Amino acid sequence: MIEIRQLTKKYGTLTALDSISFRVERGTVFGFVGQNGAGKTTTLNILATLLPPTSGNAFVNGFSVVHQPKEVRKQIGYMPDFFGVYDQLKVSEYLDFFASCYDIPVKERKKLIPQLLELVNLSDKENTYVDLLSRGMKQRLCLARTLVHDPEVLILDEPASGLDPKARIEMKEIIKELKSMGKTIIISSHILPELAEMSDELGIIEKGKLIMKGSISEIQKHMSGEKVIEVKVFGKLDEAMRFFEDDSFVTTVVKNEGKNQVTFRFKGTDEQQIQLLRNAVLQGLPITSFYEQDRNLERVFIDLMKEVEKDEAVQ
Ligand SMILES: Nc1ncnc2c1ncn2[C@@H]1O[C@H](COP(=O)(O)OP(=O)(O)OP(=O)(O)O)[C@@H](O)[C@H]1O
Repeated sequence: MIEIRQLTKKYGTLTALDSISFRVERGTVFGFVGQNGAGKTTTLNILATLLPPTSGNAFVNGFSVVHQPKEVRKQIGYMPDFFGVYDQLKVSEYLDFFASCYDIPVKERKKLIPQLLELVNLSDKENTYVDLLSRGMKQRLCLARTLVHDPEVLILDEPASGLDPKARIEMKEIIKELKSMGKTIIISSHILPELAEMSDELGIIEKGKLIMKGSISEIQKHMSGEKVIEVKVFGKLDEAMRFFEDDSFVTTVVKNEGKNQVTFRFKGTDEQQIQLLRNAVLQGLPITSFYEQDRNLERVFIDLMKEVEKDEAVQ
């Protein structure tokens, strides 16, 4: 479990983190989203005990990063947003080196390393020099390195950055597997939809402030007071259009003749939505489908940033 309490970090006159607080419950994947320079790496570095906070505190499984950094380090696996240079080391030697840093006995390492390589799909690369791996492979190796001491909490800083779509999918699959192993994971990215797919909960940081936290659907709901609903009808398109236009919770009705579809915005509750569909059917409209569009998450994120900017302009 991770708990961040009123964490503030100043670099000279710049406030990189401004009293942020949040919790990540045991066994959950927490996506930490923000634009470049928002304060993600600063937060994760403090959690990883690599950087002292200016004020506030953070706890990993109850241990304070300020007062018990050694204990914290035993609990965490940290994957930084850059991969160091390791000339002249083969993949298995690289993992062996890190395992030795954690005092894992040689005999155990011999069992552990093939297991880790299998987990990150690098079994066939054990004798390859690290520098010859592709970027995606290096990222996966770096992830394997964070797991050598079997930490319960993983801190992953942009693990999918710079990867092509296939390598991103591979990374996502590994993270899913780590979650199924019961790990608590905090993972950062500046790409909201990508994180949304793997996270149970999201925290959005902007200019050092946590501006929102919640499940993906909570964030979407907060952002849009209205839903977009698409209805397909088997003929009677104009009648359908008039019917929906007459509903007081419906706005902006658009018809698409080619698709036999009517699309509109709906401001009502779930119950009112059920009633609307019931009435449409009772009216005799030949409805073949009635569904709520998924709100594009990238759009949600951009709208959220605009809201923050508007608030700042008012202040
Ligand atoms: N060592 C440092 N000295 C001075 N300023 C710093 C330092 N490290 C970070 N900053 C500043 O603090 C702010 C937050 O940076 P941080 O690296 O935490 O953001 P980030 O969200 O991780 O961004 P990115 O996605 O680009 O990695 C930025 O304005 C950055 O320029």
